[in-house]
Amino acid sequence: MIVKHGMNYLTVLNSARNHKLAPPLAVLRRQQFLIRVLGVRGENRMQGSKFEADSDNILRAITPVFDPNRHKGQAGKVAVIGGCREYTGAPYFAAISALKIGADLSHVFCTKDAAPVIKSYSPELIVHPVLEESYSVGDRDKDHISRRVVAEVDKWMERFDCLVVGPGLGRDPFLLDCVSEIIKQARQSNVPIIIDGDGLFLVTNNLGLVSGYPLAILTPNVNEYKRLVQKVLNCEVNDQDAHGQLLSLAKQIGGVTILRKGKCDLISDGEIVKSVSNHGSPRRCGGQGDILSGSVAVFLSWARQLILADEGNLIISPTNPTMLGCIAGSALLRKAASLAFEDRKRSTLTTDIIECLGRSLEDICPAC
Ligand SMILES: NC(=O)C1=CN([C@@H]2O[C@H](COP(=O)(O)OP(=O)(O)OC[C@H]3O[C@@H](n4cnc5c(N)ncnc54)[C@H](O)[C@@H]3O)[C@@H](O)[C@H]2O)[C@@H](O)CC1
Ligand SMILES: Nc1ncnc2c1ncn2[C@@H]1O[C@H](COP(=O)(O)OP(=O)(O)OP(=O)(O)O)[C@@H](O)[C@H]1O
Ligand SMILES: [Mg+2]
Repeated sequence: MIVKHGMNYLTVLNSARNHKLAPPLAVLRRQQFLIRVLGVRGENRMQGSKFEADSDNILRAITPVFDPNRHKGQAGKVAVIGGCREYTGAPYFAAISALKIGADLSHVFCTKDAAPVIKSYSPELIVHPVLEESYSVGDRDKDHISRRVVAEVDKWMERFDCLVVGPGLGRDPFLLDCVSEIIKQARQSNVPIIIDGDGLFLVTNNLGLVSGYPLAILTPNVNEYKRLVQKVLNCEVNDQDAHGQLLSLAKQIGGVTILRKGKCDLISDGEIVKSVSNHGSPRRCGGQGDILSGSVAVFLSWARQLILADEGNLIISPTNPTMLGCIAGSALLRKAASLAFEDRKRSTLTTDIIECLGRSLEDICPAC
């Protein structure tokens, strides 16, 4: 059987069924591949829909132009809270992505074990070995160590344009208690917070940490979204009404912004829903969500700066900086993943995608 471009899923299937002679294994596998490809293309209805965000124009509008009068720090200072014994890659991916996109300074607050490892990946990152896990803290010391950890992060807090909480954080109960206090301090200082990875595990079990904070963004993957829906809406994920369910979830958590990651990224602040479905990569290697959280941090900072400076004269839509940050971060990550895949195919890794971030932004929004 010859599969021609334009044949739909059913035609291909029926034609395969009607074939009298069993095709050899290689032909079968090729047919299955084409069915999958045609199927995916057919399903990609979101692109071009009224929900699709105008991501290229948003990227152009919020990315700052270079200005010789600007000083270090004005293009963004972000901090990642994450990195423990198990995970050192995730906080590195988030923090380095922020720099590669154009932030001036990127900090990582992690455990003592993770710090030398993260530092050795890159001299560009400012790494603070301040977090503690239960195994290194005696019961009697917990109170004062917790106060010390929170104070160490808090003394930097005012300097940050955005915090990313959770990539590679782990689930140690003592460490998560300290991070809860850090989230409360960030809220008091009005610092935007992106909650990802194990930060979502923490927040899903303590919704009060983010509830009602409009500068909070949650970036759940498929598992994290399922747990959030079960906890908040007390039901299962409903893909028939994905937009409606996301909208109610964001509304129910008091107007936080949620970026639901998947084949197409869906974003809602409880008022509107937008989708980003530009072509990404079929590779699902770990770490792409970490790039996303670091990217969203930078674009959110830029959008917020622009909105504060423009005093409401912004002509892009939506106008909520958290929505703009999510749309820009998602569109850029997907474009970078697509470029990396063109080049590396099956061997595409997260580090390859990070290397494509700069080129992807340059294609849409040239530096000069
Ligand atoms: N190179 C790295 O260092 C990477 C680290 N990552 C980090 O890995 C951590 C986990 O992220 P995933 O995306 O894998 O998270 P998921 O929640 O998607 O899955 C984690 C695993 O934990 C299991 N799990 C689910 N609920 C659980 C619960 N209540 N208690 C214990 N285990 C549970 C799941 O079955 C799954 O096997 C995050 O901190 C994330 O940032 C990832 O970002 C991938 C890359
Ligand atoms: N099926 C898919 N097709 C295309 N892109 C996808 C698909 N699933 C996820 N993505 C993209 O990959 C990005 C990361 O999503 P993913 O679900 O892998 O996050 P994650 O599990 O948190 O990643 P990490 O391994 O970093 O923790 C999302 O922004 C999304 O655009
Ligand atoms: Mg993740």
